[in-house]
Amino acid sequence: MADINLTKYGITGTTEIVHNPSFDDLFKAETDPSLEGYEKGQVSELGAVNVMTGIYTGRSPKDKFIVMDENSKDTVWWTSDEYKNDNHPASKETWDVVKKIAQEELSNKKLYVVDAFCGTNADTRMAIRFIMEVAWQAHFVKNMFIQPTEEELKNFEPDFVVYNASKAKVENYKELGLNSETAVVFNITSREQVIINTWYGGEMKKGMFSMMNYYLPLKGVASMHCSANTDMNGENTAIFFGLSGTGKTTLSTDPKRLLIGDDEHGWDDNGIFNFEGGCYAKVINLDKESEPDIYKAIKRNALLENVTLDENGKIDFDDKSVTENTRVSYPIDHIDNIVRPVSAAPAAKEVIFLSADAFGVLPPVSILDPEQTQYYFLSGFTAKLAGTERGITEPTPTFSACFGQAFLELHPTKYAEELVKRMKKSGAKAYLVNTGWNGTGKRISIRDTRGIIDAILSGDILNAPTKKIPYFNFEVPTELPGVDPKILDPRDTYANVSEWEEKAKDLAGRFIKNFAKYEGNEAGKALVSAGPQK
Ligand SMILES: Nc1ncnc2c1ncn2[C@@H]1O[C@H](COP(=O)(O)OP(=O)(O)O)[C@@H](O)[C@H]1O
Ligand SMILES: C=C(OP(=O)(O)O)C(=O)O
Ligand SMILES: [Mn+2]
Repeated sequence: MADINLTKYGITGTTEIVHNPSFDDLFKAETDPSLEGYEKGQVSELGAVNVMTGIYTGRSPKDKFIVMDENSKDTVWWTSDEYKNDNHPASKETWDVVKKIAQEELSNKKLYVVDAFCGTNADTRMAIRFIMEVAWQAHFVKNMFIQPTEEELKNFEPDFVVYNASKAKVENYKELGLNSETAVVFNITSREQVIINTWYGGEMKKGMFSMMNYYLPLKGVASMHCSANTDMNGENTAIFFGLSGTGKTTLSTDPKRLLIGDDEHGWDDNGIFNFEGGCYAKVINLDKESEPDIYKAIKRNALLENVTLDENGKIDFDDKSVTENTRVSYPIDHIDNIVRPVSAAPAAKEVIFLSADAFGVLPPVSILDPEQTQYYFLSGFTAKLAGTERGITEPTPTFSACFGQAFLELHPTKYAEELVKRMKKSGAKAYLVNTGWNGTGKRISIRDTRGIIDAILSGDILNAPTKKIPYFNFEVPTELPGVDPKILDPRDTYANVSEWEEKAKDLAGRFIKNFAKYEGNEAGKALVSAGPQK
């Protein structure tokens, strides 16, 4: 491998560079008995190493900043009083300071450098160089991003650089206009990200997703927070949008289908393509029977995060004492049924919006018309589940535009436009699937949800008898093969229909209130009638 010189990144005195290490090198490095603190990994009974990430066991959206400069000023969807989001502006001066903190942290050390791609296709992918001092962080990005071939590594020219200085802190954050000692800062112009004082692996993967969400729609390519799979012939592609914990990974990992990817995809003229080379599954309460493929993927080279192990490496997947956001990352080829050689397939025919409704109002599946599709995509109603974001400790209802507001760098309507354009062209149909709660007070079972997904993908749902649900005007099937018919109308899951009515009216009101922010133009106003009516 060509030698690299890190002085051009302002990193000096480097004692050793471990450049693009193998999985075996990483295994040795992260289990080195001399390691201390959060650098230290422990081998589990399944062969995968587990690491702990310290205080930050989820993303920290309040600490996310983007440099506001000539280039980003008028393109980025900045947070505002009218519409708060996670794109907080940082000045160029602040950028210089945080970058210097990272450079100093990373100087005079042994470092890991991993070169990888984000995006399957040569015309839209980003070549990223990750620089870090912690071995397991190198392992994480090797799992999650697309590994270049030997040939591609020889000529690798990064177009984005990530400085992970998780051990550093921003002491003078107040005077810099930052939120805390922790900072995740992007510079869209110089194409760099700096990470300070958080060890959560997800900041690196979701950070690069945010950047794809900036660059791709500007090139006319849809950039989507969704999982994707296709049938065994690679013809009938489906995408599953959803905020964290709503089931993208669980439901796209389907032994009857080929997995394209579990979280981040683009949609261009050739179809659906993955941004990533691996998956990042939640493992809280992981059950071998309902999620067999994910369970099987947890083996050597997979990396567990914040999972409880005893001294012999025995895993307790039910333990939430560290966080509910326990995770495993693994290279996509840990799943048997995947699209090969690259994670791509033709345009989607089914578009599924996964919403984990904590109120228990939404039907487990609704067939959406084109206007409802746009309305519910922009609304992005779901619950934030415990753990993925700092400060969220129980399911919290939220409207997360495009089912991924935390990662949108442009205005939500831009993503809706791109999606609608692509769906029209492929003739795709959309469905809203509630993977959350109903009147029983329990979460809808994975078994029932899988039955619903099967009926969508086989087309059976379009032949099922249907009825309309009041307030929302949702068309829902009254029977589907393999699904408990008593759950299909959410009203039947309540002891008393009036309980549902009351909650439904309340939720309809929340939708109406939330949508007001899109009513500033004709296109937005025209969608209001597709939404709930009180
Ligand atoms: N009906 C359901 N559908 C999907 N997942 C469910 C359901 N009920 C419970 N779960 C659990 O919810 C979590 C979904 O997480 P995951 O698939 O990783 O979501 P995402 O990929 O969207 O972040 C898993 O822990 C899964 O076991
Ligand atoms: C990794 C994350 O989400 P997801 O569960 O959607 O993969 C995240 O939001 O940090
Ligand atoms: Mn996921």
